Amino acid sequence: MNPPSPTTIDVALGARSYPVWIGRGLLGDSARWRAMLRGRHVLVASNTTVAPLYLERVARGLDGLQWSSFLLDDGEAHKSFANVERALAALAGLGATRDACVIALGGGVVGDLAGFSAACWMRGIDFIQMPTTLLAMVDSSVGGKTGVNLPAGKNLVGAFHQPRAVVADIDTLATLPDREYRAGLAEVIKGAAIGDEPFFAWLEAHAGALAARDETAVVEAIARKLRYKAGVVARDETEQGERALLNLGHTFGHALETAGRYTTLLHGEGVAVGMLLAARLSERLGMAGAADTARLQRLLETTGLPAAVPAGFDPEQLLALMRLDKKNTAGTLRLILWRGIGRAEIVGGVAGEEVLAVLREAIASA
Ligand SMILES: NC(=O)c1ccc[n+]([C@@H]2O[C@H](COP(=O)([O-])OP(=O)(O)OC[C@H]3O[C@@H](n4cnc5c(N)ncnc54)[C@H](O)[C@@H]3O)[C@@H](O)[C@H]2O)c1
Ligand SMILES: O=C(O)C(=O)C[C@@H](O)[C@H](O)[C@H](O)COP(=O)(O)O
Ligand SMILES: [Zn+2]
Repeated sequence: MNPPSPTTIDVALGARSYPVWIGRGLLGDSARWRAMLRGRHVLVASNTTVAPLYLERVARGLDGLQWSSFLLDDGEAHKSFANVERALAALAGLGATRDACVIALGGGVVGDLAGFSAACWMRGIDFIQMPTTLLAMVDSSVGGKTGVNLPAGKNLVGAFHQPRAVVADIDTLATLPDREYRAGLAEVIKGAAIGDEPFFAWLEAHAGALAARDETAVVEAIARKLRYKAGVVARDETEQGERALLNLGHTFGHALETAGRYTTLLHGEGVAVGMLLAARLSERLGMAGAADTARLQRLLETTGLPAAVPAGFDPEQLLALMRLDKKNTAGTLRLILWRGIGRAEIVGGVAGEEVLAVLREAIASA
């Protein structure tokens, strides 16, 4: 029997356009994704948690090819330069030629590192994203931002390198822990908060169904978020303008992740708290009203996401980390703020004192 047709979204980038397939049984539907392979060499990058669960399903589709696997230890701390070098050594060990393909099977950590390794090997080979977390399905697998962290900060090294296809098999979500699932919802809420108020209202109405992982609601949430993101990426692939909006909550969030040494907050949790801090800063600067902040806070809390800065953070250290964010220009802070739900804006020249005031208030009430 043929597997059911997946929901398909196209990322329109001319000759580099690619499909995102969302549905059940897609890892096993190798006829679909194998058509994307150009050569005979495949490196499947994954991690020590995901590989025992799902590598076999992918491996069945690689019959007759020369392939090997490369496994990261689990966790954000392993999204490192040292591991890119190990991935490149694995490609060398495979004898990978320019028509080789890297398959990223896992969450955003695997996807970002595997994509960056593909961008580096022989100055760029194909890669296919097979996201297995909700966060990777709704965000990191699409758009071509690849890279790794440095001790100095998140994602400071990387490349824009688009995948050939994205295979989002929602069956894999069955084993995803609840905390990770909720972290993925933060990036869904982010998309709505930036530029789609009707979607935000839909999320408010379907928060219960999403918490219960109702399949119809989950697929609709993934597809709506991705249609929005794919549109932004198609208009501004390399973040010369509009794409920076997708960073709502990230200047604060990345600083919180880094300061917490990647053990306090998951990426999606940092984004949740960061969006709320951005909303409060918007209020402080007279851009938005308190009612929108309250609505965002309610949705985050209903979804089970953190809406407060955990204890123990230092505002000055967070501001110092925020000063190394890639959106900044010539010594000035550039943040994504909003005028209300669905109306995010890029704001340059934000005074450090204003940011500190918001951070101090949030940390004092922690
Ligand atoms: N490139 C982008 O545009 C982009 C966008 C958003 C986030 N990111 C990056 O993505 C990363 C976060 O991604 P993430 O939230 O997927 O984290 P992750 O990759 O660390 O995965 C989360 C956890 O879930 C486990 N896991 C993955 N799939 C599973 C499954 N099906 N069943 C059971 N366990 C599973 C992983 O082993 C890990 O422990 C961050 O590094 C962030 O910076 C990148
Ligand atoms: O796709 C984008 O553009 C994003 O900003 C998506 C973010 O959710 C994601 O976390 C991304 O990795 C952040 O990138 P960075 O440019 O802030 O490093
Ligand atoms: Zn993000």
